[in-house]
Amino acid sequence: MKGIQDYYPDHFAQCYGCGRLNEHGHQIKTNWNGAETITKFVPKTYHTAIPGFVYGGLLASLIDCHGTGSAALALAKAKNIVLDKSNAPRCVTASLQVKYLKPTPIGSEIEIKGIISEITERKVKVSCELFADDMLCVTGEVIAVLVPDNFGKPKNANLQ
Ligand SMILES: CCCCCCCCCCCC(=O)SCCNC(=O)CCNC(=O)[C@H](O)C(C)(C)COP(=O)(O)OP(=O)(O)OC[C@H]1O[C@@H](n2cnc3c(N)ncnc32)[C@H](O)[C@@H]1OP(=O)(O)O
Repeated sequence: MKGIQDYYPDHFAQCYGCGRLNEHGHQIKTNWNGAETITKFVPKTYHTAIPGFVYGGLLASLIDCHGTGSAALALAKAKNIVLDKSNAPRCVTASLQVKYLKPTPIGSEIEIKGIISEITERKVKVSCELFADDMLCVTGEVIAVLVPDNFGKPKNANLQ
């Protein structure tokens, strides 16, 4: 299934967490699910923290990219952008806060919900809840900021 990440232009599609062009990355897909957003991911055994449980850094990474993806979806909706080809708003993480409530069991599908708690012209706050085996294991808050198309490109890129 496609997600907002499939509408990022190629030079924003290399992200380790969500870039569709990063063959080594997680390639998560973020979509609307009613008024909330959703993504799903199945950790591999090499994502282990201690046997039977998922490494927390991976969970933070999934929340990070689900947060920025949710922010892009919310900004597209607010600005009446019909997603088509490479026209998704591009957001980067300004802040990421994660709380590990319970160890996250490995071996089943993880589901992350996103709730848009604040949205302005450039900034979106997303509250995330991560479930495994229907158990709330991790919560997170992402502050994502809209960036221009040339974000991260060298200033003299056009001269080369
Ligand atoms: C890498 C390419 C990937 C591109 C690929 C995209 C795919 C997804 C990316 C995945 C997620 C990542 O890993 S992204 C990589 C990790 N993140 C980064 O490297 C970002 C580094 N930081 C920056 O470049 C900058 O600090 C920005 C763009 C985030 C913000 O700078 P700015 O553009 O000058 O904006 P600024 O005016 O300061 O802030 C805008 C609004 O956000 C608020 N704000 C800013 N920082 C914070 C903060 N830490 N905590 C709370 N709030 C904050 C401000 O108060 C303001 O709110 P108000 O006054 O308007 O209310």
